[in-house]
Amino acid sequence: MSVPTVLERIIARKFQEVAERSARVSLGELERLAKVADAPRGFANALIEQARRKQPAVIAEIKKASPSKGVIRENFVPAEIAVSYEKGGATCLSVLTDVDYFQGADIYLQQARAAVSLPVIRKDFMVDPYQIVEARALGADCVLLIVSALDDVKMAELAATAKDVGLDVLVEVHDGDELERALKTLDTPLVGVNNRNLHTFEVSLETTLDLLPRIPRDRLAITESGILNRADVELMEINEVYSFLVGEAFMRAEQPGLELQRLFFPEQVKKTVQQLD
Ligand SMILES: O=P(O)(O)OC[C@@H](O)[C@@H](O)c1c[nH]c2ccccc12
Repeated sequence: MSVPTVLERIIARKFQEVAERSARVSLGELERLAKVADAPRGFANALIEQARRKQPAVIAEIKKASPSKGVIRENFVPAEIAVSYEKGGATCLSVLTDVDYFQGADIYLQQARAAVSLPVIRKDFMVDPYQIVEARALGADCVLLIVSALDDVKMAELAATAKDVGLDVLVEVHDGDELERALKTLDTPLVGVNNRNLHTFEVSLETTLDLLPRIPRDRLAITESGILNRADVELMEINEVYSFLVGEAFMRAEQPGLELQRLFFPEQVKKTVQQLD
């Protein structure tokens, strides 16, 4: 047996977490809560509309720490970060809810979403329909399905549950085989290409550029991870990628929303500064 990767350890822990949580709150109770939760805000539509106008459609991530980087941001107030992102021009938010590896929390999602009017994705490792219903009960508008952590049957089952409770799905791939599986198994328009390999943590923007020709035009390609500066954004835009999922670059800035504006809407930063003169 080889040494388990971080992704494998996270997934093993998720199965335990589902067992613990479902002993405390039954699936039936969660289904009741999901029905009375605030209506979904249209995560997929917001991104598609923005990208159709060839404007950057940015999913701005709220993430305190990660297994590859440790603590990324000390001053961590999710509601404040969410407001900053909304002012900076984010289209959607992503909130990490994984506790053990990302120092996230369910309540961070609720606090962030309550502070703004943007749609929010629950960023976590989904292995069981319980977590999908839980996401909607928390108020999430979308869930992430990571192909490298799921077989096709499980992937289809989780997507069907998402549809039942009114959640959009962002499917995440990292190579050609995963892309092929995602396209044949799911009909979601949102296809994320993670530039970070979740087994080795290696990051390369070439991952997106390599897979791009194989993503059909009726799906929205979203480049995820490792977008750090203007050159990275321009490289994607030249290749007609207008949708982005960005965390670390914003989280390391004192004002995350201002950094979003600097990276994606530099013209507007100049205007704001001129107005202050
Ligand atoms: O902080 P970055 O490099 O901008 O990356 C954001 C996001 O893509 C990354 O957090 C992520 C992508 N897929 C994931 C799956 C699980 C946890 C985290 C992720």
